[in-house]
Amino acid sequence: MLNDELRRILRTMPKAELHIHIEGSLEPELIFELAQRNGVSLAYPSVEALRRAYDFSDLQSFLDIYYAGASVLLTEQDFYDMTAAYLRRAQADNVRHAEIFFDPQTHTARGVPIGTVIDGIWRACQDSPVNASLILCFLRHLSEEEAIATLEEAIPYRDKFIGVGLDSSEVGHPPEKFARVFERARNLGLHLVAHAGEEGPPAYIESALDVLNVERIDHGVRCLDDPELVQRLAREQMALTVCPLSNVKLRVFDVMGDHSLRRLLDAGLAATVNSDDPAYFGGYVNDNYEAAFEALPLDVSHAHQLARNSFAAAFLEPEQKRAYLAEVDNFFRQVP
Ligand SMILES: Nc1ncnc2[nH]cnc12
Ligand SMILES: [Zn+2]
Repeated sequence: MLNDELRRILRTMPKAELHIHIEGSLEPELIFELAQRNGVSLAYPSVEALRRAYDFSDLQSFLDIYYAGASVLLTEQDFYDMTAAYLRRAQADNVRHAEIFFDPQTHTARGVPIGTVIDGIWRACQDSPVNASLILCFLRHLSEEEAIATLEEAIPYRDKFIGVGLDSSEVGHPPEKFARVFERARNLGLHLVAHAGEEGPPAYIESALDVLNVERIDHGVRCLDDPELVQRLAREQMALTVCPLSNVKLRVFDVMGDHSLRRLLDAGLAATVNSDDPAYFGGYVNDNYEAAFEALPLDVSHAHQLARNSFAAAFLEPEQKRAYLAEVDNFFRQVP
């Protein structure tokens, strides 16, 4: 339950964001600006009309409009501007470290070279005071062969991203479909994550762990349907990158009061709070914390735990991680 003091704590505590699709940070105003800059026509007459279309019934209804929005991105400067805008918002929310997903196949399919995508996003990260790393995601509605080709195309830019992920339409595209490309990424020394258990069943979480060897589960909220899996996730301290506003907007939960975040924490799971696609789901990471704490029985001890979890689950060097965790603990020592 959120009072003014807890709201201030949530806003100002240092935090990491580990589940943000950079294309999902593209605000309608920037979509229109880039469409005009690039001579791309849009299916909506105005910013307001586009925003009104952000009324989703499930993941697929969102993805259709999200891919349409990304169609305005053509030049390296476009990718730079989008990323710089996200990082400014993240900084305002006291995000100290961000691990940013990008979907190269959404752009290469339109003839945009993968180097244009990676260089634009990466350059904006270099120019930001927020510490930021990139995770290349494969679109799971496409084939594994296409994912492999994308990874090979990205190899010249290997030093500009730290890992690979798996996103897009989940049901019907189980992790097993991508076993070989994840094995290849592992051999390249890349970190591995995957969306699992957002709309898909707990079995997808298990196969993301056992077949893909992922180090974090993106979403994972449906794990609660399987008590044995919950015990395993707790035992292994497998991080879940939970996105509360996304889950309500995409009707994984009817209302925020039904969200499982408190139950995940009570079960000892390493849950974190993230924004997913902030331009589409009604808010950036602090809005996610505030909405969850408003609707659920969460207090300052949960805020401390979630801030710790965000850095503990990050792909940081041990020394850097210890420094961020010390910063979090120091922040909470000063809380009355
Ligand atoms: N929440 C989400 N689930 C799957 N794919 C996505 N791509 C962008 N946001 C996503
Ligand atoms: Zn996501």
